[in-house]
Amino acid sequence: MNKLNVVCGALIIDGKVMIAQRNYGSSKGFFEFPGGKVEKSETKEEALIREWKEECDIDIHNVQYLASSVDYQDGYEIHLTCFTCTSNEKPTKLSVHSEYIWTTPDHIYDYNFFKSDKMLVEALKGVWPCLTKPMKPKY
Ligand SMILES: Nc1nc2c([nH]c(=O)n2[C@H]2C[C@H](O)[C@@H](COP(=O)(O)OP(=O)(O)OP(=O)(O)O)O2)c(=O)[nH]1
Repeated sequence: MNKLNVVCGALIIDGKVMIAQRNYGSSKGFFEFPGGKVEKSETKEEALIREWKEECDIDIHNVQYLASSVDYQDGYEIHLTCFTCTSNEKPTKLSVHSEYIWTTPDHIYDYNFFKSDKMLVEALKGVWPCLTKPMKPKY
């Protein structure tokens, strides 16, 4: 079976994570973490930064590995790696998505989100308090 390396990014700003609804292809209407296929010449992090620029027209920063999963779709073995990231800007233009929503990990499956991402969403729930709560000084 053909293997595909795909990356996706959970962008976190102001205590919310962004999910986006696809506006094309066989998964049209599904919500996802934006991303796409890794090209031969690039690292996964480089691919993620490129995809966010192409699809959402923003520069992402603080790209940190979150979790990975394997799924089988349309005859492909999809190796999906998810990263958390931040940005100084929020997307305003839509190209391959019809909508962006800001939510929390507990509410991602209130939307028609990729079932294949369940483990990734669980991993995000696990680190969510560290990512969104300000650290208190010990003294
Ligand atoms: N971006 C993204 N893709 C996901 C997620 N979950 C999941 O199963 N996938 C699958 C759907 C697709 O089969 C594959 C991503 O392929 P894609 O078509 O978005 O890749 P791409 O942006 O490079 O697309 P293209 O240039 O070939 O049109 O990964 C997710 O959360 N985000």
